[in-house]
Amino acid sequence: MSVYTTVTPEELKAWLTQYSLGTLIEFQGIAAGIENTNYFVTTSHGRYVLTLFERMAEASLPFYIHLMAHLASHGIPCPQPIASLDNRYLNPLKGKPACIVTRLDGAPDMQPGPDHCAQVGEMLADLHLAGKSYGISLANPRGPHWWRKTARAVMPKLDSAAQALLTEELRFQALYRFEDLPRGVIHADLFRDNVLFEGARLSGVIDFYFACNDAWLYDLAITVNDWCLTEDCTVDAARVQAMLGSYSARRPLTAIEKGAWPVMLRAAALRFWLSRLYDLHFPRPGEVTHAKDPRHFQRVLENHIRQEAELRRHWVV
Ligand SMILES: Nc1ncnc2c1ncn2[C@@H]1O[C@H](COP(=O)(O)OP(=O)(O)OP(=O)(O)O)[C@@H](O)[C@H]1O
Ligand SMILES: N[C@@H](CCO)C(=O)O
Repeated sequence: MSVYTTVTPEELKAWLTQYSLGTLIEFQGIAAGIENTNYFVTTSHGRYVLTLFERMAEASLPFYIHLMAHLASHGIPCPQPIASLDNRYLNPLKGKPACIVTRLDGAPDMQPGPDHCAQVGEMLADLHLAGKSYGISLANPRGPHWWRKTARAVMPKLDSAAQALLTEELRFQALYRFEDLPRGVIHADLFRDNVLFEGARLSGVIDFYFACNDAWLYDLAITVNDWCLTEDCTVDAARVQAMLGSYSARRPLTAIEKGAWPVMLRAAALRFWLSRLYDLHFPRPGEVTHAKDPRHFQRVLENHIRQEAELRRHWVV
């Protein structure tokens, strides 16, 4: 249960007087999520999500919140932050920075088919294109420097096969320069639990708290690595082709991007293998959710290395 900070009805009512959101009808803590305290809030004006930021760097919060406002204004189905009467998105609650955003309808679909993947690909390309006019930037805090630092921390915890794989993958990735690829704002965590569907129709994209500036192709690789995998952690041709096809219909990929695709899928698998290893071996005090299994992304990486030729063949678009 990820309600680290309890808010009483009186505290919330008092906080809401800073907004023109009507009167509080009900609110309820949200169990999912590990980073922040989230509440569903219903007022006489509508349905919202209240977030109290527990441990994220305060300096990066404006990047995420203004990004959601920017993308929502461009028609991306993401939460719209609500400004207070004095025109601020962040207002402290219980001593924590807090914001309130629109609540989106729908629920994640954890068994997506090619049609879901096609909608996600199109939305991701639209997100990348809309981000071009966003005026703020944030370097990726989970980039190659972080990979190396995290690898040093987790290395002693690994068996010799995993150590060899990690060492070799870091060496391999160091041969490539992400800076050569088209870049801009990326979501950076577009897993299935961060996209909502109403029936078969994509209705929302949430959780922008890993968003940053990086290679667009890297974002696509992160997304494919979650949406388009079979039970045995290999890439499913029908789903990946649906996603790549709809993405590149909106933003055609360059020859350099197509050439970099297998490297990028490996980089995306490495990033989440490392974060899951770190969360498993170095849990943060007070953390309340179970760490996700790092071996999943180890297998994804091993398969990508073995199947480079197949990964290239998915570019029929
Ligand atoms: N704007 C929204 N509309 C609808 N549901 C939302 C919205 N924001 C958050 N949620 C719900 O709250 C849950 C937790 O939100 P979120 O994933 O942003 O939290 P977090 O603490 O940042 O979690 P994470 O551990 O995934 O980084 C989501 O799984 C979703 O069910
Ligand atoms: N999507 C991440 C977790 C939090 O962002 C993972 O599955 O490891």
